[in-house]
Amino acid sequence: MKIFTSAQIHELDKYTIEHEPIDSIDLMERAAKAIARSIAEEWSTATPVVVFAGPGNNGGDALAVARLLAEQGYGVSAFLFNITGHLSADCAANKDRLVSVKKIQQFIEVKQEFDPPHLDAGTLVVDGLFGSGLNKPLAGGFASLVKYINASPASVVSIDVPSGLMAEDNTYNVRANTIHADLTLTLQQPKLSFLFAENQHYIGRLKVLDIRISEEGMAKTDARYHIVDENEVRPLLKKRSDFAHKGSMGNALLVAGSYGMGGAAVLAARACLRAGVGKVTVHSPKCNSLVLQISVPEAVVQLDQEETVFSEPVDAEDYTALGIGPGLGQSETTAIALIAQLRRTQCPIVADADALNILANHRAWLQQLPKGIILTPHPKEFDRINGHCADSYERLSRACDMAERLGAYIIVKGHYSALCKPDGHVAFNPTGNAGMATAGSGDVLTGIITALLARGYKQADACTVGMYLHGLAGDIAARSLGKESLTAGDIINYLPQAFMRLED
Ligand SMILES: NC(=O)C1=CN([C@@H]2O[C@H](COP(=O)(O)OP(=O)(O)OC[C@H]3O[C@@H](n4cnc5c(N)ncnc54)[C@H](OP(=O)(O)O)[C@@H]3O)[C@@H](O)[C@H]2O)[C@@H](O)CC1
Ligand SMILES: Nc1ncnc2c1ncn2[C@@H]1O[C@H](COP(=O)(O)OP(=O)(O)O)[C@@H](O)[C@H]1O
Ligand SMILES: [K+]
Repeated sequence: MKIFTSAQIHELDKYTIEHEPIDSIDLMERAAKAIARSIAEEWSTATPVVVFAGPGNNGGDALAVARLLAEQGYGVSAFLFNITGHLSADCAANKDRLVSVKKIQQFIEVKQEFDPPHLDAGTLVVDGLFGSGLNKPLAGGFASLVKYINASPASVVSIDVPSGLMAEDNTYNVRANTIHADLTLTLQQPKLSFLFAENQHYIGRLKVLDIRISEEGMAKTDARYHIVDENEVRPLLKKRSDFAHKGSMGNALLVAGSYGMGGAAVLAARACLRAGVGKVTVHSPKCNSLVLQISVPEAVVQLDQEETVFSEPVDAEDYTALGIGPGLGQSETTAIALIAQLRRTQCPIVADADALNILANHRAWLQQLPKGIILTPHPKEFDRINGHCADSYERLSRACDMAERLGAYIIVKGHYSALCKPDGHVAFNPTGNAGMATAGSGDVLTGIITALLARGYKQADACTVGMYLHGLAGDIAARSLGKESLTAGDIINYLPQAFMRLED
């Protein structure tokens, strides 16, 4: 699913109005009907409803919803904030329509002074102050109103966007002046800012309402951001030929583990095998010899000359992919071996965990990374490499810049892991769950992506399929085991079911 920016949404509105064709007031009515329907599904007509409408089209939606709910028998009070004396045309039209409805309990157009209504726990607030047209942080009376609503025990439904939250960039926003919704009814598509962890408590539950924006318009519009779906992943999966043999299914090299972190190498190697690779070799310090041979008997174990750390680059000529970093440690010996390994390796590479921490400590080395390298930082690892980011939007922008500059594929991991490609596009992964917030989950992802690279998937496809499978395995695991007890090893154990679901 493409994620359009507010500016693009505005253009798509116009496209729909022109090409469907439909009057803009009727498109607004369509949105309002979908919103009123969703509200009626959850709140009975006995619920007192207080609607707050702003001066733009978000306010127009809200006034139309107020009318529709009043017509259905709800007790509705509506407040329209017209401070500047200017309403959008469709907001003004909906004001006129609302006023003509006899069933509305109270309608107040606020021009200056505002005496806020009492909001108790049984009240439903409909927040239609601002949506995708918000262009600066809320201040003054609007900020006070938002704080008043947030401090009340009322339930809050936000139309399109919780008022005060920008649809994309909130880096310089005043977060205290943002509505905390219990439910956000967003139109057509989630907004970019909804995918960021720090905005979850403003959005509450999210429902996306289809308002039938022109399919043709959306198909024609290039979106920088999109959310991956199963239909995109299925065709990317490589078929296994009947004549396959282990030599034709990829030869992966994992450089992983150090003293006390042999488990990371084990997890990456097991995940790599479960992701369908022909052969796996794990290069690890001598101390991990037994643990690897016992835990992953299918893998070839190649021991470093050192007892406790990775110290010598491996001749990677025969391998079809390299995964490097899980549990590697950050000793200076390892750092030097790592950069040597990255420089001399010709096959596709995924670098994770301590490989990234080492790069963060030697930022000049970033320029020497081979083009096409895949980096899989979690947010903290990314900030170590890049410098502190104020929020997820800034981090995403910086990751996109870095991907472009280095010609790298950067996966910033999280609930919606974001794959930033060198061409500036970003793919968000929708699978996965909070049960995966457990040590070793990232090592599993590294193993999976290494396997896919080794099998010949292009970098972008290996990342997309890898992220999707990893999260899907976690989701299937959580269904059987619950989220609390899920471990990284469980994600590996459920990879077969994830594959089978995609191959169905
Ligand atoms: N395809 C769709 O998705 C459809 C979307 N629809 C709906 O349209 C909504 C977008 O409507 P919109 O463009 O009119 O913007 P909206 O959010 O109402 O705000 C604009 C107004 O706010 C003002 N303003 C801005 N910031 C401010 C501030 N900090 N403090 C004070 N004022 C501020 C700004 O004034 P300005 O600064 O420009 O003078 C302007 O007056 C969208 O969210 C959805 O609900 C549906 O109706 C149909 C299909
Ligand atoms: N709440 C969540 N929802 C979805 N995926 C998650 C969640 N928490 C963690 N994950 C996934 O688990 C992995 C964790 O990776 P990472 O932070 O590197 O863990 P570790 O370093 O312990 O291996 C990432 O792929 C991430 O996307
Ligand atoms: K809103």
